[in-house]
Amino acid sequence: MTKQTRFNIGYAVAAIVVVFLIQYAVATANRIAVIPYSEYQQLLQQGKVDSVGISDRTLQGTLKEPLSSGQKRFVTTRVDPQVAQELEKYHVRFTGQIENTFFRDLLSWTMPMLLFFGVWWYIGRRTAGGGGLGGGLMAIGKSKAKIYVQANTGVTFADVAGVDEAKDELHEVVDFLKNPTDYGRLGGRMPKGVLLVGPPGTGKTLLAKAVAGEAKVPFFSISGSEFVEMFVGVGAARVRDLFQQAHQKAPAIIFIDELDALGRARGIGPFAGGHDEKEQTLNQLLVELDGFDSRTGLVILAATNRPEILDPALLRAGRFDRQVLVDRPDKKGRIAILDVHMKKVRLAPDVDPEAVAALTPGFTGADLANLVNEAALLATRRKAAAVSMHDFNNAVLRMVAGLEKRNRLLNPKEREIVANHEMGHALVALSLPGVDPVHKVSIIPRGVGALGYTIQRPIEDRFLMTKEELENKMTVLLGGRAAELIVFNHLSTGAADDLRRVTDIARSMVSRYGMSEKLGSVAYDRDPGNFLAGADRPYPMRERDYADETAAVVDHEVRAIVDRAFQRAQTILSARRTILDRAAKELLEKETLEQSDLQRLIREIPQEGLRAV
Ligand SMILES: Nc1ncnc2c1ncn2[C@@H]1O[C@H](COP(=O)(O)OP(=O)(O)OP(=O)(O)O)[C@@H](O)[C@H]1O
Ligand SMILES: [Zn+2]
Repeated sequence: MTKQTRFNIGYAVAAIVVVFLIQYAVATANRIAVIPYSEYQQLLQQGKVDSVGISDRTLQGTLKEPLSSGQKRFVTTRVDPQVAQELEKYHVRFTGQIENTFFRDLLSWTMPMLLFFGVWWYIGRRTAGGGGLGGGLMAIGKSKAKIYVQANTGVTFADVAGVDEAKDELHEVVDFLKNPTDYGRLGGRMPKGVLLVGPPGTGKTLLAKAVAGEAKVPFFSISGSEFVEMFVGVGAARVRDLFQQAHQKAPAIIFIDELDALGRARGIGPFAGGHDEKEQTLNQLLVELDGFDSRTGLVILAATNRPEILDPALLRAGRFDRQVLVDRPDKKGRIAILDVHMKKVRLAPDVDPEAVAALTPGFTGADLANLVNEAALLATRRKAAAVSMHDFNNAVLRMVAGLEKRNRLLNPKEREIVANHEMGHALVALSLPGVDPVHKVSIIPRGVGALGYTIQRPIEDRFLMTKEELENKMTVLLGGRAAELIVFNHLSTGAADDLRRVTDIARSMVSRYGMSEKLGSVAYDRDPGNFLAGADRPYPMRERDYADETAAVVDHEVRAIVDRAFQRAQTILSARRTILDRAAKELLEKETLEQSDLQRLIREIPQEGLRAV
């Protein structure tokens, strides 16, 4: 049985004892002698008993003369069921008596009820924490147990480090919450829903709390997985409840963690039975999102690490239409995060945050917080006065094994390849006219599968692209692979996605845009598609309606276009080999390079025979 029921039985026993003691006290006060049955029998045999009242469990009577203790009345426990016959035998007058069974009746009624509620409460409490299956047992309708409210989170932006871009974007939300009624006056668009996107442990929850802490508003939080209920309608009720509670405390922040658990695109997922419930919950969330006036000062923050599976309805204007990227920190970011957490432990003078950051590429904020903890534990174990660099080194060794298993860390050789690959993209982009400028290069893994990334920001919206621009785009995409080939003289699997995109563009050029001389201005692929967007998308699977010989020529032309672009990328990179090496080294060191870093690198090194391109 559960601890809770044992508890209740304990209470019941105590209650019975108390009732008995009260009866005893009352009896004494009334000058009734409480005597053992044997003594009663003796008195009976001696003929001293005058009259007796019989009830289920006791015999109460009067004596012909007082006991030595002075009482004339007595009570004893009824032991013998044949009392009456016995009484008759000794010629004692007797009557049946209605015992006052009030306490006993009360107990016999309340005990099972107490037990029942005890067990119910206990189960309810246990499942409330675990979510999932039985979570709604107690929570049907009202769900206060599951909504966590903090009047003041006590977290500020100073506690969140290494995510400066995200902080900048959230400053606006803080400003808004500080003065919601005035905010819209000057035409500022009021934030309503903000989606924090990033891998686990990068500080999304912490950021949300910091927004609440900075604005000094209450923080309501709930996890998407907790909405998923067994009973239809419970999740929806919970959403309604959450918004209702938050409204009463507005301005306030509602934080929904794991939004993907709830907001998964409808019609996906193996549990067909759960659809109704999930859909209802999601619909309710959409209703609530649309239904409030942002002037009240309610802001919904949500976190997810899989934005791509979210129901598009959630991302529409007026809902979660702002996305804030919370990425894994680069080296500079890690130093800042380590500074935050190292403040909490006593450090030996030899500890250098920069050296620790250099040892921990790929670590998230949560990993780094763990690392500081682990190092402190190691120091405690060796009874040291302070945490030293030695402890940090050991802690890194312990953690890296675990993290590598989770497939998130690259080994040094892989990092070098990724650094050269990404610099290859960036450098080709910097060298070609009319290509979108490079905004940022990074070797921090992002999303699923990407080991590094190069971000190009278009200067203007484009609706048309020329043949030359498409060729340049392909050349940039092949720059990664070309760099790998030039620097390491081997190929790796890291370029698979680049190759797919290049092939798509080349195939579209040949079969849709009529850009191949051999095949002329014929649209072999008659799917009109979406003109430019299609260039980046997987080639649509459709039936071919031209001759086999034509198909062979198409394939041949595609191949020729890709080869030419690859050749070009190689030429550019070979010509700028010195910059490539220098930049890759710097990227490896800093993990991210901004536009300004890249421009400096290019300026520092004289243009080597660029005319060749
Ligand atoms: N950028 C950061 N600066 C300082 N500490 C951080 C940072 N990121 C994470 N941490 C530490 O890691 C802990 C866990 O982070 P948090 O729960 O906010 O991550 P999360 O992104 O919400 O992860 P999940 O998606 O798994 O919920 C924080 O309480 C904090 O101690
Ligand atoms: Zn690439």
